[in-house]
Amino acid sequence: MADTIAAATVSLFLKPSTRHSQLFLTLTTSLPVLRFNSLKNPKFRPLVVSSSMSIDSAAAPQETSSKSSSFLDHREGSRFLHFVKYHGLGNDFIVLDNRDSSEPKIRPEQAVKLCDRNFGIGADGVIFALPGVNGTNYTMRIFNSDGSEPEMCGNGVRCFARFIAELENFHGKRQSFTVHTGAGLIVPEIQEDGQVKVDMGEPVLKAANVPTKLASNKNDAVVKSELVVDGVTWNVTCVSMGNPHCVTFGTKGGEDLQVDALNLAQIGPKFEHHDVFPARTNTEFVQVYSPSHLKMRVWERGAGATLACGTGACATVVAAVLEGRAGRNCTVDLPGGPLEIEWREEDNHVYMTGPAEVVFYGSVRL
Ligand SMILES: N[C@@H](CCC[C@H](N)C(=O)O)C(=O)O
Repeated sequence: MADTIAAATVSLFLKPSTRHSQLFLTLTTSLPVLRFNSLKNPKFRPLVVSSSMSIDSAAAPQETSSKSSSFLDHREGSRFLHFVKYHGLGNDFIVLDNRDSSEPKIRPEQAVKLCDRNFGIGADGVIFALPGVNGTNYTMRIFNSDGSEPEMCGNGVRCFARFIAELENFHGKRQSFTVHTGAGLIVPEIQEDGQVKVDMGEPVLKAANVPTKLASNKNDAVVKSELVVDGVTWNVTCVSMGNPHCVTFGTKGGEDLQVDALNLAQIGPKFEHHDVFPARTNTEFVQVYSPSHLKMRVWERGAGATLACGTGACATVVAAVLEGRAGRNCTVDLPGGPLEIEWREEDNHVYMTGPAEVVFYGSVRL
């Protein structure tokens, strides 16, 4: 497989809700204007009704010389990677059907290129739906947009669940299955309204397992501890939801955080790469509206500022409970929209409920 992304010839962009409408897609630069029709069964085989031009030669595979072969034939060649782009509250992913192999179809450096918002498809990460292990139905793996591999992704697992439901024809049915992840067993359940409720398992609070080098101060946990970042002392609580999170409600002795005023791009990387986080960290900056309503902005490890972070929202509620700022059931507002989070006392599991939507179906030549 060549290392470069030769052509991001995204083919057809239909949400299920617009399945029966006609769409017109204009691709800029040298790519043609294509007219597409409805897609009854949008399983990665887009239907091209008419194409006013042929695809430019640089983007087309070798076998395009035959006049009778169509754009679609080229797309179905083995060198094309079919994907579905999903988002969970604007946290967006290229999702790949990898059920035929336990090795990801693409390498981390290819994921970096596909995630590029100017030269690729554009996404916060690439998600692979692989065969299950240890009795689970499926395995989910993910590469961040920088090519690193996190253990877990909350918005991603909701997208994963909708993707599996589409692949396996679960449409309209309430459906739950088991997913093996780097964070252990995760159980998403598709609700009748299309939202996905996920049993995210137990939060990990033991400092060494988050991991953080900050000293524990409440049992084994790091709660409202001081952390100096760029000369400013912040109060932080460290939580792992399989992946590491540093949650802050503000600086020591400072006013309550006004999260909209933060320069995330400036401060975020300083938390992410701080010495006390040997595996780097995701960081959540949180404002408390009420004990059941929080507002959060996130700087993600390996992806930067994103519109939402599911594991981050879970970690935020756990931290808010540990710091005595909120109850166990909260709405967490993120830039991309709200998530409902419950840290259930009975089983110590965190439950996350939120949407996951198809953005478009496409193919790309690797
Ligand atoms: N956006 C995700 C988290 C993705 C992984 C994260 N960047 C990490 O490296 O841990 C979510 O919704 O949880």
